[in-house]
Amino acid sequence: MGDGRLEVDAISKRYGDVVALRDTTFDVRAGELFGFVGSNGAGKTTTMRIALGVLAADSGAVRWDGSPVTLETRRHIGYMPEERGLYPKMKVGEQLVYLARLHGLSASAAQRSMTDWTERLGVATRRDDDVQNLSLGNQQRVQLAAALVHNPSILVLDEPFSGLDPIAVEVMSGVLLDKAAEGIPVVFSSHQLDLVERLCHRVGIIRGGQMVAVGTVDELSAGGATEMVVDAPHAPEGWANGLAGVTVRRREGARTVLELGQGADDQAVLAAALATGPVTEFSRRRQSLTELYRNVVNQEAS
Ligand SMILES: Nc1ncnc2c1ncn2[C@@H]1O[C@H](COP(=O)(O)OP(=O)(O)OP(=O)(O)O)[C@@H](O)[C@H]1O
Repeated sequence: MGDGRLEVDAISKRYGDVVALRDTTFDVRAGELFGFVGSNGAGKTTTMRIALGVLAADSGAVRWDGSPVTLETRRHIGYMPEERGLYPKMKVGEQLVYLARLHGLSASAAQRSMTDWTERLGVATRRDDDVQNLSLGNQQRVQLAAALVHNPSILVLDEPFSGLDPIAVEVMSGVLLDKAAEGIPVVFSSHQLDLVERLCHRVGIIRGGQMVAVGTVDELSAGGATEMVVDAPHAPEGWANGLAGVTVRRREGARTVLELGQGADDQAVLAAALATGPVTEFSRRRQSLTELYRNVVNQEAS
């Protein structure tokens, strides 16, 4: 209670015969950047809409700071919808000031916040342009400004990185990390798993409307297979064959990537590598989020 967390507690949602969400549960802690990943149609947008309160769940609850999300709480949420929601024929600056005022900022505070965010997000020179005349990437920067302009206490962003150029990705990443560092919960969905892995404190993987994994990438990869990378430049093909519990996964140039199963002895692997000559690298490799994700999706297929 009173810890600033956003809690999604066992929410379920059907659209007619389609079960979009089944008992989906996770929380986003204050000060945390949480990445929400899953296949197309897995239920990310539905979850975010319910968290925001624009869509009602059939069952379950969404709480912020220990209390149910209400109309009043919604004023404190910065939301970036997937379908985007700007008025195409309104000027960027006017629109942001209008949105900030809608969320309760005074005229001068709204003006100041609009000025700050358009500068920070690199669209200050476009303040007097109609939104429809901006490139898609710049429209997205303005959309982020719209989510931030009222100093939200929670950020919920649906695919904020899609279609952004590399510089805009860096700007967006910096802003999200800063907002989390200020102590608010920040959740965003994305299909860019390397970016999610790099940025997020924790991730949630949703599959078929159910949250199937939640945690840090380290935690999620803990139960998986251990991979070892060995760089032994003079080692002949097949040098690791026959080592107990060891499977050769692939060669990457002079490196060999091994999977160590139950009972495998990493020191025996090192000794075998040294027997071929010098060893310039011998390291464990954690599973990446992309590999974890692939495993989860493959489980679905099988
Ligand atoms: N308004 C709607 N009416 C009927 N079915 C819907 C509606 N909105 C979503 N669905 C269905 O609910 C499921 C979850 O959709 P949702 O948009 O939440 O997925 P998503 O994870 O955001 O997908 P994507 O990565 O493609 O954006 C899908 O099967 C989708 O077809």
